[in-house]
Amino acid sequence: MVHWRDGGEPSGSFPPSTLPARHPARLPRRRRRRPYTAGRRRAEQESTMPLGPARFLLATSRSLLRAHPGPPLRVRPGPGQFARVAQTAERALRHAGPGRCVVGALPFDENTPAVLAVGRMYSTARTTVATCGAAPPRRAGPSAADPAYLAAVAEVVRRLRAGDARGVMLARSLTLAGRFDPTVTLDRLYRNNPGGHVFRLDLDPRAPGPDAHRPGVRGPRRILVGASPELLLSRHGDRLLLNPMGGSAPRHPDPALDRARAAELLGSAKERREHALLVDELRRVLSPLCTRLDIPERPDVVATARVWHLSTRIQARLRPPVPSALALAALLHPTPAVCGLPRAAARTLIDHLETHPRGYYSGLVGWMDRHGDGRWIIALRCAVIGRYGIRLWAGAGILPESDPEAELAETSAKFATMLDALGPLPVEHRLVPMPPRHA
Ligand SMILES: C=C(O[C@H]1C=CC=C(C(=O)O)[C@@H]1O)C(=O)O
Repeated sequence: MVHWRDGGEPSGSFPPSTLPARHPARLPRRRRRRPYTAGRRRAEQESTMPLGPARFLLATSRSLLRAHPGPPLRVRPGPGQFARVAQTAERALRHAGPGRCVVGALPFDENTPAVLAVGRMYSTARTTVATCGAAPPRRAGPSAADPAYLAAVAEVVRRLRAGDARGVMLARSLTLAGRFDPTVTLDRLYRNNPGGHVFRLDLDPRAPGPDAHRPGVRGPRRILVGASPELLLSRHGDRLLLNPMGGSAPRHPDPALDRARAAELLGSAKERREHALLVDELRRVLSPLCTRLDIPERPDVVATARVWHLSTRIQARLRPPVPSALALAALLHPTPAVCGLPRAAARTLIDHLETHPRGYYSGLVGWMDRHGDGRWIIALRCAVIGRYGIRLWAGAGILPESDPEAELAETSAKFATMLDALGPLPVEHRLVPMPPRHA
């Protein structure tokens, strides 16, 4: 079955004839000069930016969560970090007042420190969203050839055929030099991806911010922004929801060809196998923890603005004692969608063949409250905005039958989510693969 991702209701405007006689929209406009102050400029800017600046933000078409994180929670990086994060968060929340949550990001790799803090969270229901399901824009994705990525995929394929692992998610990265405004970027991400989980997290919690209206100059130094299609998990009491995605195809600007790509994806034995590896692994880990586990037999195909994905909605009832959202995330992360199978073998290949550290890309972004409820998104289609540039990541699940050129095209389509949000790139922006870290 083909689904468009849910977009909610488009915002409505009423024709003046339907308004009451004394409605402000009917009254003659009084001309009054107001001084153009910095406050007014900021208010105008914010009214055209649905999200606005915040140190932590997670938005979908239906809800917007912002938090003002307090001092960072320190957790020792290294093996076992994710389990320690869950314990530390649970302990911190035991003494926290109502409305407080732990918010932040877990990295892909346990040797990179998690960025977490207890903060007061503000939640708003949202109804204003663009319609969803239009054909993707015609702008091309990055055309930069990436011979290093092609060679790495070919090597993974060789290793998989030799039986070293069953599947590996291999990522590539791009850097762009220049100054980028995180608030504007986030706003575009939100407008372009009404079905996505749009997020922002300041990775340097002590830096001045947010934004200071001079992006990259006085604002925080490193800001993670993205629009991920993939929900790792959402826990509410003993109810659990997961939405794993694996198996993808770039969208096409021509509607007929675009639909054909979706159908082809759904019918592809290779993509279905990639998806099954992911879902079977989640079933294996979750089964002992659940009294009920509903996993549809077949995946759906869902659309983001740039990519088609195979997607499964998993619903479960957790067995008491119910683990907290972060304890569950620590068990499941990294899933085969971002690492591979078996996990340890895939990690070895990733460490060996990826030319750049992933940092928080393919990690988790989310929150947990003092009841252990929470929502953790996989940090995909994302970038880190720094003072003088931006770094983007995208990856693809590799199987023994993978074609390197097709995987490269898939990652280019995934990059386009972020590149579209950066707007037209001036010529001085260099689009370059990152320098090798093993050089
Ligand atoms: C690794 C990424 O996507 C994952 C999520 C959905 C589908 C994927 C795939 O088909 O390979 C990836 O596993 C990425 O966006 O960088």
